Amino acid sequence: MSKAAQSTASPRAHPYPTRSSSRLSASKPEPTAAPYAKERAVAIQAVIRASTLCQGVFKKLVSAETITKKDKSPVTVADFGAQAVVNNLIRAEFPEDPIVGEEDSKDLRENAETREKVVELANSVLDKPLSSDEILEAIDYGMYEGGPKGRFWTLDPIDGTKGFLRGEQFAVALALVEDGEVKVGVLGCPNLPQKLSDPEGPRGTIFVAVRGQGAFERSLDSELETKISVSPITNVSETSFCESVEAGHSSQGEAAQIAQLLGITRPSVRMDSQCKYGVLARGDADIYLRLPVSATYEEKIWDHAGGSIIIEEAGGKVCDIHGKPLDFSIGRTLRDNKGVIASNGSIHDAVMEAVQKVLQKSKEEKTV
Ligand SMILES: Nc1ncnc2c1ncn2[C@@H]1O[C@H](COP(=O)(O)OS(=O)(=O)O)[C@@H](OP(=O)(O)O)[C@H]1O
Ligand SMILES: [Mg+2]
Ligand SMILES: [Mg+2]
Ligand SMILES: [Mg+2]
Repeated sequence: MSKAAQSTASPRAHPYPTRSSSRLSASKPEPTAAPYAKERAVAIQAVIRASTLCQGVFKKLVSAETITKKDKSPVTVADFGAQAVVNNLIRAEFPEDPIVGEEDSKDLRENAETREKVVELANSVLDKPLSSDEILEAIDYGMYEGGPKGRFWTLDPIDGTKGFLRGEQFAVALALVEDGEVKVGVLGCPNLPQKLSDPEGPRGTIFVAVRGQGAFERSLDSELETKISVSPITNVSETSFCESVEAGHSSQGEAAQIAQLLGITRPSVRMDSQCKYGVLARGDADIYLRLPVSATYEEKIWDHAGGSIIIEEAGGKVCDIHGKPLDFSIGRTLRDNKGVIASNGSIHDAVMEAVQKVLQKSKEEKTV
């Protein structure tokens, strides 16, 4: 962890009017409110509700409450419940906005026991209880296809489900995309230590950013926000990586070669989910590499929308392995991008140069 980086986050009250209740009461923004003030406030409250649901389930899941999806990845009652809750709250406040959500209700419709558990969980954090059919419908409200025009939300109800199942890091990730550009991002990280240097200390944090308005961090139960910034490090050999836990999601061998080329000796911070973006945005690490493992995998927009705006608003840079900006305007996936490279910005060019060298070498070795 970069010590210099830790000192950059100075507690600062956020310029938005704050609300004393955790109830969703953001339908009337102040006349002088900043752009996207209502979206920001509603998104935070929706993420808090979903994070509360997840916290209640955390470490208590039994295998009957986990389903293996067609692509072999896991989904739990908490993923479904959190998607129902966020979709319901966003739709109530922004009825015109469609949602691109990770989950759908198909598996639940075939499994009454799991479905009823999801209904119970979702209703435990909603003010007005929903019927079983209404919960299924709320989940499927996330089936929008995305695209270049107008606005939509994108939701990963639990990003890092594998981390969630291990009792480690996961994030509730919500973002607003308008005309292809991410405008608002909120990451709820219920299990993330508020200080990475103090893993036994308080946990649970929310990262939030609005385009052009900076990035902030707050706890789940206090409205006090702290402005965050990426690390100020310019000497790349002093930096550290934040990496995926799952070897199948990013090439760890190539990441090690890039680290060597850059002279990096600090150990990587390994964690699941978009918490990695938050950790980078507050200066606890300096580089996030997501190097493609498979030639065919398309990254999903909900896996990166929230995290990427938080990095950019904290002063960092995000692009793919070819240096292209992430393109959120072409549907549910980032099919025109390959992998993701994020950094504190000042070392971005050096990182990209090393990435190109290592990936080129790998390509040559594969063709021999
Ligand atoms: N092959 C492959 N390559 C890249 N990414 C993939 C792949 N398979 C799955 N996924 C997506 O990875 C999401 C979790 O990413 P993480 O950064 O948390 O990965 S890791 O768990 O830390 O290894 C995970 O998000 P969730 O399903 O929300 O957990 C998936 O969308
Ligand atoms: Mg998943
Ligand atoms: Mg995900
Ligand atoms: Mg998910």
